[in-house]
Amino acid sequence: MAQFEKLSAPSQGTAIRFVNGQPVIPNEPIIPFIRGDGTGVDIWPATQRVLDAAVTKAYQGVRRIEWFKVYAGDEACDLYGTYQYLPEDTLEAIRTYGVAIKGPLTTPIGGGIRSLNVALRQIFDLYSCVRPCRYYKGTPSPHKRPQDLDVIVYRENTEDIYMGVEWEADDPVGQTLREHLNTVVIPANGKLGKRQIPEGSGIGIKPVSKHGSQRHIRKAIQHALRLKGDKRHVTLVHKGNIMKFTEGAFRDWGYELATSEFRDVCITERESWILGNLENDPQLSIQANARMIEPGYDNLTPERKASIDAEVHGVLDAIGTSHGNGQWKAMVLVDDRIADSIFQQIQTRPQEYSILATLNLNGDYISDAAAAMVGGLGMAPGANIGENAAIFEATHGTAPKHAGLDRINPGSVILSGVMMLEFLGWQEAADLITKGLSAAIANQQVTYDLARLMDPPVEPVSCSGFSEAVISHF
Ligand SMILES: NC(=O)C1=CN([C@@H]2O[C@H](COP(=O)(O)OP(=O)(O)OC[C@H]3O[C@@H](n4cnc5c(N)ncnc54)[C@H](OP(=O)(O)O)[C@@H]3O)[C@@H](O)[C@H]2O)C=CC1
Ligand SMILES: O=C(O)CCC(=O)C(=O)O
Ligand SMILES: [Mg+2]
Repeated sequence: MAQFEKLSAPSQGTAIRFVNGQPVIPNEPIIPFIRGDGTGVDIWPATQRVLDAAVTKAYQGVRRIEWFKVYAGDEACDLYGTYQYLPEDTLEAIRTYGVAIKGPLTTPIGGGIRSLNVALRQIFDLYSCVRPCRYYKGTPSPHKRPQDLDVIVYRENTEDIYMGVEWEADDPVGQTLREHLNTVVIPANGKLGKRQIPEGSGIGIKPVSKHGSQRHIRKAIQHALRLKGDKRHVTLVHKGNIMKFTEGAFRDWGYELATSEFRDVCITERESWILGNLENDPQLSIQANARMIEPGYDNLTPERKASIDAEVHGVLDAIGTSHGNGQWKAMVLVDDRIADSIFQQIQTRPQEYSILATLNLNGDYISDAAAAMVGGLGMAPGANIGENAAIFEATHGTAPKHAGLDRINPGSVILSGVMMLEFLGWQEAADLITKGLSAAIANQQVTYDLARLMDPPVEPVSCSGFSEAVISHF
């Protein structure tokens, strides 16, 4: 039986294989691409032109991408029939070729199909969504010092409320579930008092697993280990004060991982305070150190004081020799911040942050917010990475009002292509594009979104014009 129902794979090129989570890259990899809905019609051709030009210039024909057009969203329904938004051919192509790139896909609000973007992440278990937000000189920004922001949002990509386990308010199964919760589960808890889920409530489930959290945070720490200086820093972002057993557990599992599997190369924020205090004053007593790391120490109960003292003692015992005397300063710092607070912290103290490891929903919000600080959604690339596949895509959506007008900024998908080239190890081609894109922006050859923010505003270039400008600066 033929492998594909309606597609023909390129006759040349080879599949990328994954061995122990690492891609093995041939010189002519076959890479499936999804054009995308809405502005995908503008962005994708502009991106493909830039990627091909960079690879040709960098490798003079020795390396080449064999593109394989596959279908999802509206385009798929046109070819495969009504409601065939994500055909098996597309899944089979990504399964076979391992690395893919895509434009945005539409998701209706409320009813209708569930997100195809999220479905792809779940089907291929692409558990980490990596979204770097950095500043390109000359980009207009609402922020006074956008150059201070250089963060990578590491968003857990398969769990949380994005699993889609939810029921409409009038769904009979949802109503039965609500009744069961109200009459059996909530009363059995003991701590929930007379709380009841109101009639007419929709219900959504937020699963967050230890395995899912730790495999994702592991990737974030491994990434931090590849960075230098202050950027060796992972912040666990959570709303654990409110959602204790999901968001709070994410934080706890993150610290557990950092202080077990990565013990030799990680230091937590509290540990760094304890060791730093002692380095500043080698005569410091355990209790004086405890007082310095715990605000309000003197007002604590004796039991609580004893537990903070024990924490200081434990840290000095366990890692005083291996991490003390300033050795911890070269290690990956792991701290945590409550999600609402991190939204203001990345604006007020952006230089203090590097990798933000988040759950799915928080990462979705933070990646758009951080992108806004460095020029907006036109400058926001991303990658969805798992053990056996990777799909590269921008942070933004289909921006339907701009579709087909050749005006939207293709920067985010172009930069997602840069991430893909880096993933392939094709750094020379990636660097050419970064150089070309930086020069185009510095030269004020920008699309409408950036042009209107410049002071004074400049005449915008088109979407295709921007890609030509990028190539002209290689
Ligand atoms: N991964 C994916 O495929 C994603 C898909 N979506 C889907 O996309 C659809 C539209 O979502 P919506 O909420 O409008 O969000 P979008 O991200 O599509 O667009 C919102 C606004 O952001 C700006 N913007 C987006 N992309 C760019 C770009 N490339 N260059 C410059 N500006 C840009 C535009 O602002 P302005 O008009 O002010 O210039 C645009 O109107 C929905 O169906 C949603 O579910 C959403 C996010 C991700
Ligand atoms: O899939 C969608 O429609 C939205 C997804 C999204 O906002 C994101 O991945 O950032
Ligand atoms: Mg989003």
